[in-house]
Amino acid sequence: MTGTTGITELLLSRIRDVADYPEPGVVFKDITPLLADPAAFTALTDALAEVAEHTGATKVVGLEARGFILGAPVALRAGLGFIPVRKAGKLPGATLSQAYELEYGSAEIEVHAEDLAAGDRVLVVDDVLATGGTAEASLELIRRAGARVAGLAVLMELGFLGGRARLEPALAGAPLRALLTV
Ligand SMILES: O=P(O)(O)OC[C@H]1O[C@H](OP(=O)(O)OP(=O)(O)O)[C@H](O)[C@@H]1O
Ligand SMILES: Nc1ncnc2[nH]cnc12
Repeated sequence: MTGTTGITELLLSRIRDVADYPEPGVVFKDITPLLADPAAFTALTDALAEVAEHTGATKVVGLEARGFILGAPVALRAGLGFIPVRKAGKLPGATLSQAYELEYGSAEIEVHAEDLAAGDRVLVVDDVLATGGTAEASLELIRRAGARVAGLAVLMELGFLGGRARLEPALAGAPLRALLTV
């Protein structure tokens, strides 16, 4: 079994910094080495599934695209349904939409309105929390769908961008768990 220090070091060692991507001044946190290592990916999935269990979540929302890669196995491991929040124009049914800005641009995300309902407690899973724009938009979508936010769980928080403080009102007391903070 991997201890807390062990998993922190393992995960950190599998995330690659790419300078000036996708634009000058941004240090991109590339998780592809982590995904390619089954031991690290399993440890990450287990840790996030434990968060899902602690929050009492009934559903897991993953944020396109990297949040899908992490969120789907977490949902299965926790025995919960997985709900995709997609970039605009990709879901075929009736959707709720929310525009937002992130560290390097702006976008719009959507969820199928029928996928969330009153009584659902939703854990949002993503890889990186940067400015918090993406996560904030997803929390807004969950509330507009009538569901409750159980929490937000990310692999890595970029603390210097202030996402945690920005998300306080939207989280409304629900926990924000980051496995790593830089
Ligand atoms: O906290 P923020 O400033 O909003 O940034 C964080 C978001 O940015 C990245 O997604 P991106 O939109 O680049 O999409 P991708 O997963 O498809 O690469 C990342 O996966 C988070 O979802
Ligand atoms: N610096 C960063 N690295 C990876 N994903 C991000 N999403 C927003 N900022 C990011």
